[in-house]
Amino acid sequence: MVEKRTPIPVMEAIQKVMQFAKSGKKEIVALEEAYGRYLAEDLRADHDVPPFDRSPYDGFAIRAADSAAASLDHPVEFEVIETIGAGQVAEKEVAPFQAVRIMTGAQIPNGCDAVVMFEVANEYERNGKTYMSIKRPFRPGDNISFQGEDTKKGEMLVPKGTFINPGVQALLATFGYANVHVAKKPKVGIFATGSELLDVSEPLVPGKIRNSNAYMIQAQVYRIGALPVYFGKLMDDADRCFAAIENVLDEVDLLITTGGVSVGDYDYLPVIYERLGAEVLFNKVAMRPGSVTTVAQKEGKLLFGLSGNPSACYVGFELFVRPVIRTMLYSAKPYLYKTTATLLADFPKPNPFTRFVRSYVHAKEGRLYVTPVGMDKSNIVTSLAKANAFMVLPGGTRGFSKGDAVEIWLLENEEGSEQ
Ligand SMILES: Nc1nc2c(c(=O)[nH]1)N[C@H]1C(S)=C(S)[C@@H](COP(=O)(O)OP(=O)(O)OC[C@H]3O[C@@H](n4cnc5c(N)ncnc54)[C@H](O)[C@@H]3O)O[C@H]1N2
Ligand code: MOO
Repeated sequence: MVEKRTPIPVMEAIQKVMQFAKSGKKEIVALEEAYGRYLAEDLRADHDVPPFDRSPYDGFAIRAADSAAASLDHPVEFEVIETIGAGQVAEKEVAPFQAVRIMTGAQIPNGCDAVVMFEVANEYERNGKTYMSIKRPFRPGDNISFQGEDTKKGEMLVPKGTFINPGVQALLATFGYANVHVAKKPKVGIFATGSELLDVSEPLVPGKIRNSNAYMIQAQVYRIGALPVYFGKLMDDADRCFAAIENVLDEVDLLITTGGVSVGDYDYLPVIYERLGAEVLFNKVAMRPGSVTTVAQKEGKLLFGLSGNPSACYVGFELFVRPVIRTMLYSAKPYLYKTTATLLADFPKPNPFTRFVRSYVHAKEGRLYVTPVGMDKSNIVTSLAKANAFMVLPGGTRGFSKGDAVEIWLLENEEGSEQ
C-alpha cells in the first residue's frame, strides 16, 4: 500500500524550512573581486563625502558678498590671483574683490563661498594682471558642492546582505574599502536521480530523456549567488543513492536532489532520508506544480528533495531553496520580490492548491501586465525558458479572467521581499 500524504499550506512549508536557515560564513575579498557578491557586514561612512567643499564647475571662486552690487550696467571686477585644478589646494589668501580660477573638483579656497561658471564671466588681461567681471550677484553657497552633501560621517552606507553591484562597488571604493567581508558562497550539492536520464551530449534512445534539471538547478544556484557542486546522476537504486548521498553530505552546506520523491516503486528518497536518520519536515505541499516537494534536515543541514518534473523542480527551488541561500548570504529580504499585475489572458483552470503559473511580466505606460507562458503542467520545460515571474493564484479559488489584478513573484529581480 502506498502511503497517503497530507499536503500542508505553502507558507507553512516555507516557515518549516526557514527555521533551519541561518547566516553563512564570511570571507574577505579584494574590492575588485567583490562584484556580484553579498556584503557580510554593515558598512558605515567613516568620513564625509565629499571630504571638503569643492567646485562642481570650471570657473572662478569668489567671496559672494563682493558681488552684491553687480548688475548688467555695473559689472563687478575681480582680480584673478591663482589657478587651481582638481587635486590642488589654493596657496594664496583671497582678499576682497579677488578670485581664484578653479576647475571642477578642486577644493574651494578659504574665504570663498561661491563659484562663477566660466560661461557667465568675462575674463581679460590688463597691465600684466588677469581680471574677470560678472554682471549679477551671487549668493553664498552658489555652485558649491558641500562637504558631506553626499554622505555624512557615521551614516549607514550599505547594510549587510547588499548585493555588490557596480554602484555599491563605487561606494566601497569611495570609502577606501580595498578589501570587504562578503558572504562565503554556500556550497549547494546537486544530484539528479532517475534511470531514464541521459547526459546532455548523449543521443536519445527509446524510453530515455535528457537530464535538464541538473543544468537548470545549477543555473538557479548561480543566479542567487551560491556555488553549485554537481555530483552527477544517480540510477534508481536505493543502496547506491544512499551511499552516494551519505558520502558527500559533509562537503556541502545543503543538498538538492531531483526526482524520486513521489510514491512510485522507484521513488527512493523517502527511504534514503530514513536511512540517513534525517527528519522529514514535509513531503507534500498544497501547491502546483511541486506538490511532491520534500524537505528533510539532518543535524540542521537541509536536504531538498525536489520533483523530477522540470517545472515542479524549478518552482520548488525558487520557493524553498532560494530563501535559505539568501539568508545564508545575509539578506533580510530573502524571498522572491512580490507585486501585482493585470492579467492579460483568461486563466479558467480552478486552483485546488496554490498555483504558481510560469508567466511573462512586462511594463507598459507605468503599469505591470502578466501573461501565462506555455502549458501549465509540471513536466513542461518550454514555459520555463519564457518565464520571468510566477503568477500566484491562491488555493481554493476558481478561474481568473483577463483584466483581474493578480499577485506576481518576480524571478529575475535582484531586490527580494521580506515575506
Ligand atoms: N500515484 C501518484 N503519482 C504521482 C503523484 C502522486 O501524487 N501520486 N505525483 C505526481 C506529481 S504531481 C509529480 S510532480 C511527479 C513527481 O515525481 P518525482 O518527483 O518523484 O520525480 P520522478 O518520478 O523521478 O520524475 C518525474 C518526471 O520528471 C522526469 N525527470 C526526472 N528527473 C529529470 C531530470 N533530471 N531532467 C528532466 N526530467 C526529469 C522524469 O523522467 C519523469 O517524467 O509524480 C507524479 N506522480
Ligand atoms: O508536484 Mo506535481 O509538480 O504538483 O505537478
